[in-house]
Amino acid sequence: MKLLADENMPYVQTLFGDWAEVTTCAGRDITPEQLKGVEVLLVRSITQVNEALLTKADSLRFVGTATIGCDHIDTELLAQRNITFASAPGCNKVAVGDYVLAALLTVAEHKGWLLKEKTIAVVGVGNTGSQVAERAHALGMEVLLCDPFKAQQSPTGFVELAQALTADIISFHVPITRDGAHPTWHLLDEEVIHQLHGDQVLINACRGEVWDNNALLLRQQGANPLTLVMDVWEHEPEVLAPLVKHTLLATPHIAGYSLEGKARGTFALYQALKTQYGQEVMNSVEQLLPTPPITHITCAGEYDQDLCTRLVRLIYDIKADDRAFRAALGQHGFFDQLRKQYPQRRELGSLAVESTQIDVQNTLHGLGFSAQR
Ligand SMILES: NC(=O)C1=CN([C@@H]2O[C@H](COP(=O)(O)OP(=O)(O)OC[C@H]3O[C@@H](n4cnc5c(N)ncnc54)[C@H](O)[C@@H]3O)[C@@H](O)[C@H]2O)C=CC1
Ligand SMILES: O=C(O)C(=O)[C@H](O)COP(=O)(O)O
Repeated sequence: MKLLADENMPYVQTLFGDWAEVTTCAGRDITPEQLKGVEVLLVRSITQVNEALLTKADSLRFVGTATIGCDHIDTELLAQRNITFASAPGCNKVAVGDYVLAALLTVAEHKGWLLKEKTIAVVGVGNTGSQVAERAHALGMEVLLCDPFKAQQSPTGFVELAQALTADIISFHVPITRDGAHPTWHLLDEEVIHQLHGDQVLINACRGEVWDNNALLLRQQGANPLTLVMDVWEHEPEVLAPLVKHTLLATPHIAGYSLEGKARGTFALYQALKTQYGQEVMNSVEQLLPTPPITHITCAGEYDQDLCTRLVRLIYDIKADDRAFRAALGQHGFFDQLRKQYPQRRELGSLAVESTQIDVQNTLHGLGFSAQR
């Protein structure tokens, strides 16, 4: 069986190599010719799987994306052609939670904020947004949840977008949609951007097109710029370069790039595909992962935001990602290059943190660290 996979998908050889003829290539460069005779196509978010790509894909039986977002896949077309489709919901939600936590702590350091005195609005309360909300609660923040679809099912506990937009920090975790009752394309449009006040912080770790980047640049060039954390950009891999110097943190769509998150993505497709072919599956992704560089730490003393910042940076230094982005900005192909060469990043849960004080221990677990190893 011929299997073609994105080269940035870890563990493909390990999981599929014994029963498929595996070829890998750059996800943005896959051509219709390459799909001739291919039965299984495994992609990440940068491959547009559409009519144009599938013109010569006569043998294709299975398409999988090792990502949460599916906006790059024409799922109707796959259904029409009887091609099984699988994605990896939630695979990198913990990594996105880690990313936003690291961003919050860096924003707080920059602004001299105590996060427990601040309000955060989470827009989109699914897999990734819930991770962010949990961590924000653990930090002692007031958390506003905005999700009109979830609010329909359970009307209490959610706020309207207008109220969410009053929070000190607003973090976006929605899929990109252009239709329906609550489309997210340019959810943050020129009008909304101009209503915000200069002390507010915006975080985008979902899809670039949720924010109107040109309108945002205009706002940032004015008198009261916002504090911006941008992992995703309109028209990736292009970036509106002048906007970068108006961001506090800028990264190349790597919020979900923990080793665990990527491995879970490939593993979800392995399970779906093996099940389709009636084969036995390994049931845990853990056995694929190497031992993390630091596995255990004991904390003395009280909990404070500074302790939290130091512990998070031990595992994930978001400022290093930001520095690499700014250093490479403008070089040809820099965005994809940074993603391809992304260093191995572990999740906070790979570190067991112990404290003799139960409240410290509980807070750190709420932030995503493990208890015992
Ligand atoms: N930067 C990165 O590396 C990553 C980005 N993503 C992106 O983040 C998106 C969200 O991921 P998940 O949380 O796992 O998806 P999910 O499907 O679990 O949750 C999305 C939530 O957004 C809500 N929603 C939809 N439209 C909304 C609107 N107009 N206003 C408020 N809420 C709305 C939905 O009801 C749902 O609860 C993905 O679709 C993907 O595009 C996901 C993983 C990593
Ligand atoms: O899971 C998603 O959705 C994402 O946005 C991915 O984490 C992005 O990774 P790539 O698919 O672009 O490598």
